[in-house]
Amino acid sequence: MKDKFDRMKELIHILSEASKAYYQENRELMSNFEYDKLYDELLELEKETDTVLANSPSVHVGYELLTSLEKEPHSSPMLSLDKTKEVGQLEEWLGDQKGLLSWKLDGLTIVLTYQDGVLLKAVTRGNGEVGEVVTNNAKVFVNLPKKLAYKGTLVIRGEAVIHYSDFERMNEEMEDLDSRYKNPRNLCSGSVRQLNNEVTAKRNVRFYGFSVGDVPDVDFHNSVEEKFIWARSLGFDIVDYVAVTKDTVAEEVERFSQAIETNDQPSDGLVLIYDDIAYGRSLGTTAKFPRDSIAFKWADEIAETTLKEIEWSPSRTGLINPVAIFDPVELEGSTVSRASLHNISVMEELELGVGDQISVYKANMIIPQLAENQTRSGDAPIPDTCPACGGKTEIEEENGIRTLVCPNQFCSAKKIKLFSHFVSRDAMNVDGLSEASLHKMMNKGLLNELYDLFTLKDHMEEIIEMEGFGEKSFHNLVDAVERARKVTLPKFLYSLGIANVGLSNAKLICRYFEDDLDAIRNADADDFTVIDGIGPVIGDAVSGYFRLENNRQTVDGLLQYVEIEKKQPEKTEKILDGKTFVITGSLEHYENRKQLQEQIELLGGKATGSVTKKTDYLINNNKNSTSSKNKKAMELSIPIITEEEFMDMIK
Ligand SMILES: NC(=O)c1ccc[n+]([C@@H]2O[C@H](COP(=O)([O-])OP(=O)(O)OC[C@H]3O[C@@H](n4cnc5c(N)ncnc54)[C@H](O)[C@@H]3O)[C@@H](O)[C@H]2O)c1
Ligand SMILES: [Zn+2]
Repeated sequence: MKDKFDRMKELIHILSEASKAYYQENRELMSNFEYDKLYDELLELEKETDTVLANSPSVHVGYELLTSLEKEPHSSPMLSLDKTKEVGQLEEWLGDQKGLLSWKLDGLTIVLTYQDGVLLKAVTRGNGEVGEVVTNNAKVFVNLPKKLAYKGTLVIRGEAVIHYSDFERMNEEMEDLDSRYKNPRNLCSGSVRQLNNEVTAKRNVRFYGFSVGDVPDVDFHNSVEEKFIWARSLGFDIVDYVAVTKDTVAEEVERFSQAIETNDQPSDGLVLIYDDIAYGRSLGTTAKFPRDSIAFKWADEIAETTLKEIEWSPSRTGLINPVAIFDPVELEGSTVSRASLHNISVMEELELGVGDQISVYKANMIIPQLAENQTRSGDAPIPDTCPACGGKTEIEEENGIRTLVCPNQFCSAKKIKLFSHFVSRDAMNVDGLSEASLHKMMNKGLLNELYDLFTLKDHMEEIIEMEGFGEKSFHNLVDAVERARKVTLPKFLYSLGIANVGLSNAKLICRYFEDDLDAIRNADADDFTVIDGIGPVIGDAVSGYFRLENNRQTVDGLLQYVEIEKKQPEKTEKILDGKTFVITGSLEHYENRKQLQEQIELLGGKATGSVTKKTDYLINNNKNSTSSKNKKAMELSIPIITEEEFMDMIK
């Protein structure tokens, strides 16, 4: 018994340290997989000993409240959810009840209270009993109704999330690399749980309701679904759900699993709730869980394998990240042989060594990750020279996280990455130049300066000799380069690869300077900071870039070949008049759905949220996805088009 208690205490300590880092500091000391495993071990011990020790996470939810935000107790506790990984259990749990199956969104849980049709307050889940007041921040969530037709008191619980597409864009533009967020949940939490709502406003936070409180003057006929429909009619976005019975739940779970890849909303499983409100309530709650709903977690398919090596992967920014390379294994239907280890700290935490027996899984069925290291030999060396340029590496430490960097300004990895950034789609957009081809061309001395790209056409002999290149691909490449010579100024500025200057920032800068490149080149750092959305770090980066003679020469060299397109007067011909579009899945050319929607509206069309008979086109880059929208479109014979097809349509 004593040993068991010791272990329980130890587990409680480890788990609460992990929770503190996870919820308070947006850091992960361990993978969710490891966390859940230790948690299950604790539950098992609590069962065996019939004892629950103080501070056990099995009876507490959430996090301690350490922020300086105002606190407020919840009128009824905000609970966690019981979990299963087996569809069979969902069927059993449903019995003869009707259920609603939805995404389990992975963001920050919030309770909103509306009164007299306006938002009165917004409070986070916090530790379940007491939450943080974030009303001002919630007011700038992008999709919350500003005024409700319903004037009574309405309490609605839901999840605040940041979509993947927004997350990726914002992370890319994050001023310094260390402040980048690991996932949309971290970014969302950081964006909402802080004092300045100007920050929140820039982060495109969305709210999806999943629980609508009772209101005295509306009869919902005892149905959760009716509440959802009513809340939607008031202007709220409700989490995507589908009605199920025990006979259909398995196929719907399968359908959700197929849709994960194209779902822009971050999720970490599904939630099933009884539609029958009175029945659900009659079941009551445990200390930690309500009994009217249950979470479904994707059973992580785990595979055992052997670590073959740790590859150190340099980047344009100088960071050199460790990647685990292992004997190939099958996971969730594809072969996996590598997983990012993110930084030195993660690698050290796992005590990795070549030849170790490791287990790997796909986090939320998407991203390969190391779950465990059984051997823990811990002898994987950290290279003291850069794998690309051979220069000496340095270890940097910030917030307890150690990263490896190559400080060499002329590192060849930086050069390859610089070229590959230069030719990438949002920059000069030259098709057909992989990093491998760039590497070969660099080795042949064909590419030294960015503008050498435009002289490749004079090197036909050398290029068609290269492995993987023939005459045809050479001509394709020359055509692609030729096409790329016409470019807008923001894309050109972005293509230079100036630290922290993403495409959106480049656009802001160009708009402010009215597309005058000379003015941008000669501006001081301070001249940039007056631009809304541009901070001193970017100001320094841009002015610093143009101060260097080397860079000035590069730009002059480029301008011999590149023709900066003057902005076309906006095309306002209403060529999409009367056409209705639905947009789904992640976007590649438009920064987010809103931008694509604006384009559609500018041309006289309309973008709506769901596919109906009135829809003319569904825009989805993944035509073969089995998402509900795709299925619906197919049923109604509505054409599904990609972004590129859409762009052709409006050319
Ligand atoms: N890696 C780490 O160090 C670490 C540390 C702590 C916790 N964790 C992770 O967090 C998990 C526990 O987290 P938790 O208790 O915050 O949440 P949970 O996983 O138990 O989820 C329950 C919550 O999901 C939310 N939710 C989202 N969509 C919903 C929907 N459609 N319907 C109803 N509710 C919905 C609700 O707020 C609910 O409270 C652990 O299993 C672990 O994976 C990891
Ligand atoms: Zn280097």
